[in-house]
Parts: sequence; structure tokens; C-alpha cells
Amino acid sequence: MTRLSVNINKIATLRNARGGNTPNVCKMATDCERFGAEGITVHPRPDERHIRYQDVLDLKKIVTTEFNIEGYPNKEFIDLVLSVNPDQVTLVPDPPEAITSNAGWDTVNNKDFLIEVISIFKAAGIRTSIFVDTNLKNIEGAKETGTDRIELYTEPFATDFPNNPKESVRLFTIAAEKAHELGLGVNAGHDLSLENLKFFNENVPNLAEVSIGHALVADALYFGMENTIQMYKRQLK
Ligand SMILES: CC(=O)[C@@H](O)[C@H](O)COP(=O)(O)O
Ligand SMILES: NCC(=O)COP(=O)(O)O
Repeated sequence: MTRLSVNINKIATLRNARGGNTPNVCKMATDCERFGAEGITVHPRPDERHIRYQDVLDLKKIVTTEFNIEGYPNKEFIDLVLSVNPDQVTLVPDPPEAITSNAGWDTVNNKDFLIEVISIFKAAGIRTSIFVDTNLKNIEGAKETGTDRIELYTEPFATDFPNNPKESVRLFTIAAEKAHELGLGVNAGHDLSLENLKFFNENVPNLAEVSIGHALVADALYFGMENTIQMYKRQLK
């Protein structure tokens, strides 16, 4: 069954709006786990606009499920991840000014860089995943980097899904099959939601994990976090 990792970036966005500690990011992570989340994902960005580096250190002490840290592997990020030693690190190619992730790695042109960074994390015993689109060249390139998994960048699926569900998922099915054939684990994320998750999960084989934040936290405003997590998990059955 596909595992649900809850991305709590947006809890930190709300906390940061007032400068205090409400809502408490660590308490929310613990509660998400209690409500059924099988992992906690954070994506500290260089400007710390939501998750701060200190949050990552604090979360390490209390997360009991899978802890997944996403981000661009500059020196500060690499040092942070090594000091925290999470279960998984997901490398994304975002430039510092990106509003949100909007592309996967060009694994062919960044091959040497990715090999170097991935070897650092693997030497520390941290599972690695790299954020990629469905271009098979990038999936094959991912294999060359030595990564354990890929994370499929699902925003194009989420955008196209309402108009043409079958076509929106087609390349994702092929990419996941290819990754599996190459021995790579398959994660997915970005703009997955209650509306599109079931269809994605049913049509993308060998999906190990989805990380979901923006839509899930928005849904929690209506349904409450406990109900929302259960609703998302039902889509993954
Ligand atoms: C890699 C990915 O798709 C997510 O980490 C996403 O970028 C969330 O980041 P924001 O919460 O900053 O939009
Ligand atoms: N890796 C994707 C993620 O963690 C959450 O993305 P989103 O659901 O906030 O778009």
C-alpha cells in the first residue's frame, strides 16, 4: 500500500505569520502521526519562509515515523541533513527564489553533481530520492546517479487531470514502470489532492510513497486534521 507522508511546510507558514509558536510545528507533526500519517516531510527553503532549519533539528527529536527532508543540496542543506540523519532526503533542483517546486532534475546534465551529493548521503546511511519529471531520459539518468528512489513531480498531472484524467496520468504510468524496471523506488508529490489522489495511485504502479502538504492542510481547515488524514489514506487503499 502507498504510504502517506504529510508535508507540514504550510503549518510553519501559518506559525510564521505571527512570529510566535502557534500552531506548534512539532505538536502538529506528532498529531499527524497519531492520526495515521506514515511519514513527515519538510522542505526547508533558504529564506526559511516556512520550515526553519531549527524546526528540522527539533522535528528530528520527535518524529517517530519516516522523516523526509526535501531541498536543494547546497552546503547548508547538506550539513543540516547530515546533522539530522533523517530516513530519507529528497533532492529538488529549486533555485532559492522559487515560490514552490516547479521542475524536476535534468539528471543527464547534473549527473556528476548528483552522484557526488548522493554518495555523501548514502555514506551516512540516508535513503536518497531525487525529484524528476516523466522524461525517460531523466529516469534513466536518475539510475546513473546511484539514488535509491525518484519522486515524480506530479504538478503536470494535477493540472491536466480535471480535463483528461486518462491522458494526464499516461506518462506517469510509463515513468513509474521504467523506474521499477531499473530497480528504483517510486515516490510522488506536488499538488496531489483528495480529488486526484485515488486515480493517480490506481494508475501508477509500484508507488511507495506520496508526500502531500498544500491541499491536505487546506482540507484540514474544513474537515480537521484527523479526518483529513484518514480521508487521504482511504484514497490510497
Ligand atoms: C518538492 C515538492 O514538490 C514539495 O516540497 C513542494 O515544493 C513543497 O514546497 P512548498 O511548500 O514550499 O511549496
Ligand atoms: N514532495 C511534495 C510535497 O512534499 C508536498 O507538495 P504539495 O502537496 O505541498 O504540493
